[in-house]
Amino acid sequence: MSTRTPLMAGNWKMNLDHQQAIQTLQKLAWTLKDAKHDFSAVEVAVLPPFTDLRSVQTLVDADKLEIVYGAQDVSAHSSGAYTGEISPVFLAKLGVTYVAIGHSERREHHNESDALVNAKIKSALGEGVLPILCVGEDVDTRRAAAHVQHTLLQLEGALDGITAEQAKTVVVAYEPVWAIGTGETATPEDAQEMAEAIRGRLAELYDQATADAVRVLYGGSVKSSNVASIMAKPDVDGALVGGASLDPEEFAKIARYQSHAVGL
Ligand SMILES: O=C(CO)COP(=O)(O)O
Repeated sequence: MSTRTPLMAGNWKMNLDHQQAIQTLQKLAWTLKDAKHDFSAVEVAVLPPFTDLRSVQTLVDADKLEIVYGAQDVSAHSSGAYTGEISPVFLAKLGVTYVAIGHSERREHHNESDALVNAKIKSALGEGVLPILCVGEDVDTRRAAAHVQHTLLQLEGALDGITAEQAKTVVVAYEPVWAIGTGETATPEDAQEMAEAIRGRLAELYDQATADAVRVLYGGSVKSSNVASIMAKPDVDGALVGGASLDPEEFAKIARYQSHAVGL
């Protein structure tokens, strides 16, 4: 039995302004409270846009919510002449727990390299913000059956120079690009194949204890109707949810996958 606490993280991407963020988060919190959600059994996080974070912090603090929150990106630098960038120091000050790093949309639209992803991971860890490292292949790589090799290379590049103690705190999210926002979900077997390969490579890079500690999430068209079968796989420890996390009732159902899996 795994001792890893499952994590359901909602990546809002560039959706919901700070007022909408408050409404969405309140509704999510009420829905989970009504369902008596046990946050120690399944951790729930939201990753809103930067401009929402202060409002989210205020609500979480005022209502003592157990939902945690994170950012969608971070600068590789901690201060200086980097117009438009956001320092990990600022995120830590806002009570941010997680930060997504190397999302495929940033790799694609902002040309983020494995070296930059690596620098951002170090930057976040330096301020105690936990990276959700995103890796995964595009459709051509999958068709060429090079998806495992490709994804493990991204993993190794991102973790270059990271110690075992640091690596234990990193969350890895496997998000095949062809399954993001397409409605096409990888099968539970696809998710397990990659999660197992990621854990295997972590054991080679570090040791088994480190590999056993790291949570590996699946992302790509996760919904309440498919989450339970993905979560049934032994190496999958949660989901990084895009579109479905914008609907608080649907996202609460995803976080509560254990109850609807047994028909409650
Ligand atoms: O990119 C994703 C989460 O980071 C997945 O997005 P969708 O759930 O909308 O496919």
